[in-house]
Amino acid sequence: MIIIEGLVKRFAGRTAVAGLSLKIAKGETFGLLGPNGAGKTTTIRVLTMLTRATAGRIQIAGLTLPDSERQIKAIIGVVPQFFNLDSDLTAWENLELHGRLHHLPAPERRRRIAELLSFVELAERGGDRVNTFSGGMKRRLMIARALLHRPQVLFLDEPTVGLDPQVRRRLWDFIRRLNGEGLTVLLTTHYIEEAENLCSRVAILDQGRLIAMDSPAALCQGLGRFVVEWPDGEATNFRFFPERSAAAGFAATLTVNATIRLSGLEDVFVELTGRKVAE
Ligand SMILES: Nc1ncnc2c1ncn2[C@@H]1O[C@H](COP(=O)(O)OP(=O)(O)OP(=O)(O)O)[C@@H](O)[C@H]1O
Repeated sequence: MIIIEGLVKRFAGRTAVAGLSLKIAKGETFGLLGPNGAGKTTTIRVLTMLTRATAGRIQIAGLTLPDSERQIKAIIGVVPQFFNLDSDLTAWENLELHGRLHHLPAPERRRRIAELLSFVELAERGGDRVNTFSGGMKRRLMIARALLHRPQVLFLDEPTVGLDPQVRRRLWDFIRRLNGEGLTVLLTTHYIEEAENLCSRVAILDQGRLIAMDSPAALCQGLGRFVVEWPDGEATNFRFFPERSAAAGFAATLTVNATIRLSGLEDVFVELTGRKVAE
């Protein structure tokens, strides 16, 4: 559904994306994961035509950028990182505006708005101004807006940034439901838990480069599913093991208290870069 080959994006001497290649299949929920400045937002901005690539080839649903910009715009939905709703308008009016921009005929527009407000559990708030909404409600409305014209691909840039954990989980449920209906989803996140919960595959980016790509489980498996952690002065030492019994055997040989836990994407990132995905 999405093919990226050799994508490069430079800003006045700074390389934000340094030759990224990846393929995303129809129906996948794919995550771009990495710390601040890794190039995630820039990649999404190029794919959603908010900025032009310096080099590289991009195809979405068989259409090529930049030749088929208009056709691609018609089949993608975009939820940007920052709120860009019209706060003085009601939820319904915001969706109405978007429906008109996409030339949805009035009866279908109305039907679709009602359907989507109900999908994101805002049916009762359709007539309220957006400036009375919480962060989570605004984000849900932005998702509804992105879906109005029935896109084939949904781009979500940091969909839950700044939201509290409970609201985040609720949004994850929505995203999972969409994916269950066959939508292809590309999201960026620097929340490891988000990637582990939602994504069939992730690409880990660091300084504009792809440093690993696979399913979260396979990436963790590659390291060893179990981690033994033990204190070492100021620092924490750790070692990976494929089996719990081997991890327990090793922990028993240590003279200090050790913990055994499952490995996660954070461990993959630390192993590959020597750094953490800072929050
Ligand atoms: N418009 C711009 N002009 C100049 N430099 C930019 C611009 N946009 C991004 N960059 C730079 O490109 C690099 C990648 O930024 P990008 O926003 O894509 O990272 P990110 O992984 O999405 O991080 P974040 O989670 O902080 O948005 C950074 O070094 C950033 O400073």
